[in-house]
Amino acid sequence: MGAGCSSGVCPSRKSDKLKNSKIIFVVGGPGSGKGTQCEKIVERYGFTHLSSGDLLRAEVSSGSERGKQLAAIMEKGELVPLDTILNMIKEAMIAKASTSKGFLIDGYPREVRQGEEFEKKIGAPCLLLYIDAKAETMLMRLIKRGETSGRSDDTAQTIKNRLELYYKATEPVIAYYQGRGIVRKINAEGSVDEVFSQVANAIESLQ
Ligand SMILES: Nc1ncnc2c1ncn2[C@@H]1O[C@H](COP(=O)(O)OP(=O)(O)OP(=O)(O)O)[C@@H](O)[C@H]1O
Ligand SMILES: Nc1nc2c(ncn2[C@@H]2O[C@H](COP(=O)(O)O)[C@@H](O)[C@H]2O)c(=O)[nH]1
Ligand SMILES: [Mg+2]
Repeated sequence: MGAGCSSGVCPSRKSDKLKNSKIIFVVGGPGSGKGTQCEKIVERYGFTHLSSGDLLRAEVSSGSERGKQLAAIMEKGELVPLDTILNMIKEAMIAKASTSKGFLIDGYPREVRQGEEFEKKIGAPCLLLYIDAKAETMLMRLIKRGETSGRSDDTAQTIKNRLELYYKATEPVIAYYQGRGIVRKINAEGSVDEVFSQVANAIESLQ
């Protein structure tokens, strides 16, 4: 175990446990349907679904001091510190590595440097599913979800902040990976099943 790796997960070094893992990034705006599609992918293909947002919400729910700091950032729709979310994802991947058929990384990266750091410390994705929906569709879906989700970021103002951040910071991620030819753009305007049919085609093109 290297210096400063008290938790057994060394943030700065690639883990041998992850070196052969199949990694799929699932990227799209807030409310585009990333989580919904990931659940259907898990059901059909058995991959391991890791949502960066869900990992962060679990930390918030734990009541930890770090969770309190994260909550303040998330309810404004801002991005949390890169190392925080990257280490959380890495730890979660290592914990599942021995039994996983592959990882769906849902909602990460949100900016190009996050992708670069992920590849330095974990590995490269083989596919990026770009879940593409119109802003008004995402807004409508999140307002509706907010009626029951209890999520502090499903409010009109925070949704607006998240959409602005998505177009500013996350859309460049798509262009970055398009250069590698691993992006499959999914039209997320239709029904859940219509969207999933495109997702399934993209995944089966890997096999
Ligand atoms: N194709 C679809 N048609 C209609 N509603 C959808 C569709 N996909 C997802 N939804 C609904 O839209 C809301 C947002 O979906 P989901 O939580 O999957 O989005 P997300 O991209 O993970 O959002 P976030 O980034 O905020 O976590 C949910 O209430 C979900 O039921
Ligand atoms: N800096 C980053 N912040 C992230 C990332 N993924 C999530 N978040 C924060 O959590 C909320 C909710 O995320 P969601 O995927 O459930 O919508 C988001 O608004 C950010 O505050 C990430 O990869 N990097
Ligand atoms: Mg989600």
